[in-house]
Amino acid sequence: MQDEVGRYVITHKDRLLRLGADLVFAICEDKQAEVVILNQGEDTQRESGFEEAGIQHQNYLCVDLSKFGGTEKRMTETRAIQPSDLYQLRALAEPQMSADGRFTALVVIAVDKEQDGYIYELHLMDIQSGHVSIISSGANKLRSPRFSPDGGQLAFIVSQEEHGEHVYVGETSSLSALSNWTLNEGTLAGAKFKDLFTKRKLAAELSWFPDGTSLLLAQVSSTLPDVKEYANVYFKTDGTGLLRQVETQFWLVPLEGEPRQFYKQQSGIGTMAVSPNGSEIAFTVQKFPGKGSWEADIQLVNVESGTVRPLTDSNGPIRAISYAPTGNSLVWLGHQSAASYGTESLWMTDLVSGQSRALLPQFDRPIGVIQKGDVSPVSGTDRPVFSTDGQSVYFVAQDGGPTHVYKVGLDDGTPVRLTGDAQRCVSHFSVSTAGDVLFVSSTPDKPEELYLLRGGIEEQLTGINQAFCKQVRLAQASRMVFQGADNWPIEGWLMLPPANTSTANTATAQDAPYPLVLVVHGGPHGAFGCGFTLKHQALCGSGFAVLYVNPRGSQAYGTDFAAAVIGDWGGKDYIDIMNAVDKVVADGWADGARLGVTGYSYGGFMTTWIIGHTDRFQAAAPGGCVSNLISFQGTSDIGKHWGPKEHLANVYDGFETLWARSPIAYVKNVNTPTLLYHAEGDDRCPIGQSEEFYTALRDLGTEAVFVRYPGGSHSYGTTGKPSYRVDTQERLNRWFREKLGSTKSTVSSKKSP
Ligand SMILES: CC(=O)N[C@@H](C)C(=O)N[C@@H](C)C(=O)O
Repeated sequence: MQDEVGRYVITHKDRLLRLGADLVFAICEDKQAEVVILNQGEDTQRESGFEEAGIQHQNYLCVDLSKFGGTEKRMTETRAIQPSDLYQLRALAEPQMSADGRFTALVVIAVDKEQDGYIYELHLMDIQSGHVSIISSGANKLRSPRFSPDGGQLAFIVSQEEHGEHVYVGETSSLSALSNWTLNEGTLAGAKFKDLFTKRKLAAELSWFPDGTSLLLAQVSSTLPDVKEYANVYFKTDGTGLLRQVETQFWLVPLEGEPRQFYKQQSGIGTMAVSPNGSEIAFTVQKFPGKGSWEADIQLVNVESGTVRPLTDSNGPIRAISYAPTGNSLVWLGHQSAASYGTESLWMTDLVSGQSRALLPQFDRPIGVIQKGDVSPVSGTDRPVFSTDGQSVYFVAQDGGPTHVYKVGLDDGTPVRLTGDAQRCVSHFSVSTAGDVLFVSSTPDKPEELYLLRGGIEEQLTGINQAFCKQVRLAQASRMVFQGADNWPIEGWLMLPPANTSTANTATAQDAPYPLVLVVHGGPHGAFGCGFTLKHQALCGSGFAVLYVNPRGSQAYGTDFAAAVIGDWGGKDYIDIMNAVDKVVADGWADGARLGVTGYSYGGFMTTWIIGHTDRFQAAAPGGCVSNLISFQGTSDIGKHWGPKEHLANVYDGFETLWARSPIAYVKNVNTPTLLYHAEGDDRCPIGQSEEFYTALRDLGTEAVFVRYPGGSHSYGTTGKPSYRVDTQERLNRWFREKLGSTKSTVSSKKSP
């Protein structure tokens, strides 16, 4: 065993016992290889479990230990990572722990290349033994696995396109004893589940009532006539399209007996939660539906009578609500700022007075998952969780690059970071009643895995992406802090192509200076962080150094830093970014004659802005760009309420200001070959933004290519068809290779990045 195997799948534990299980387990532990036992019990037909696991589940390397010595060896040679590795990577989501801390449930998402979609698996792991049952798998989207309060049952939602959405419930112990992996499309393990409740469409999540005998579900119905009439300024949302008539019905669904609808309303909801005594539920609603603003409020509805009580009078967004164990208050994520750069924080609302207070008034960092890398097609899990004694709250926050789990006492306001000090991104978390923290985390050079923090000790529970990582060379990110405009300290990261050797994941200094691709994030109030980002890795895999920076405007550095780009898009943010380029060129890592730039959304704005203001880049690739702030205002779903706040100008009052800040105003200056890409269904930065820029470039005789992806939304790059995601990155790699080349150039002196 020379670190060549990431996971052993043992078909029959009893056979292994005969062969010296302790020795094998000790070796596996020493080599950090994971052990999965398929059949815990009797020595049945060897072939059954092995074949199902080995042949059908390509994620795991299966070793038949009964042959002892017949281990398959994985090749030790590594290869460059490439865009199509999206098909190999797995995303992990919604980890949940049973109340007794014995089991974890986890959604594992893989790409289905043939169907050009995603496969969702529900994994149930016995933490002590490491036994994993894959209890559901298929092309149907699976979400919201939730253990009953006593841990005895596991419920979840499966979305089966034409058959609507199903809620299944099964007994945890019998599910965990499953040894057969049922991986046929859409199958559930045996007849172990009850198909409890079905509706065409359900809200995002389910909740258990505290006595464990019933579930809370929200049914969502919507209608969209052929001919639409709107009398509000707000009429579409990116991702869901044109505004519809929506009705929400709340259902109490008992495990035995008839479901009961106890409340309905003529609008959608955000998140919901059941009170600790089960008598009431809290949910969030948009405050001004039709205005397109983000203010939300909390309402409470009595489960018995269906009477509703408004709780808050909020000035900002509210989401991810959680009841205190006493039932006297709720915590939630959101903010109370009218600004377009409002950063979500942690709030608590008293259920009697309706008064809200910030729990972290001094911790000026975004609470929640704002950046999680680019592999997973689903959002992070960041609902705050009360400790069992009700005295503190667990949450995730991004502070600079890293995102960690923290805990704060209700009255001390000082967060304590729980998940170490690594440059990592926690993308999903949950907390057990005993205070164990279960979380999904990735780093720039390690994709998502599941971890458990128990008694202050952190343990990696899965190795789902481990075998993949051993095949490829992964680039490491070197953090740098440099001077931006006004001498502000700005944070960024440089990744260098890993050396072409079978063992090292390190870059070789003698190959510098490298052709460089600068990547600009969206927002502008987004942020780069420490999550695994295939885009960056794939560019490095193609031989480029990759530079990514959090210029002013980014979140995670405080409100003033985020606010500093207001009314100044293309101003000091541009200087911050260009200073980073100057630094890596001056330090000898990047070849100043072979520079490329790409970015998405506001990153696309910055890309088109940069090439209108300098000829230093030999190639550009703006994606989903904003190129004209004037047309953006009336055509983007957020153009009317968000645009004027960002630019301090309106089309009817500040036309010149908007024009002066629009990349299209400088298109005559552009000499850089430009590849534009855009999803046709983008309602955030409509495709007209690329069309305008492309048409002007072609008109002016500048080299330009325009790639259009059918349908989709602004987030097609993470949630869209996998083939479009891979195609985008392959085109970017080809474009930059063609324009920047990938051969070595003359060496200059180097400082450490
Ligand atoms: C607020 C917003 O959606 N702004 C867009 C212009 C943008 O840049 N979006 C970012 C978050 C993205 O990456 O999609």
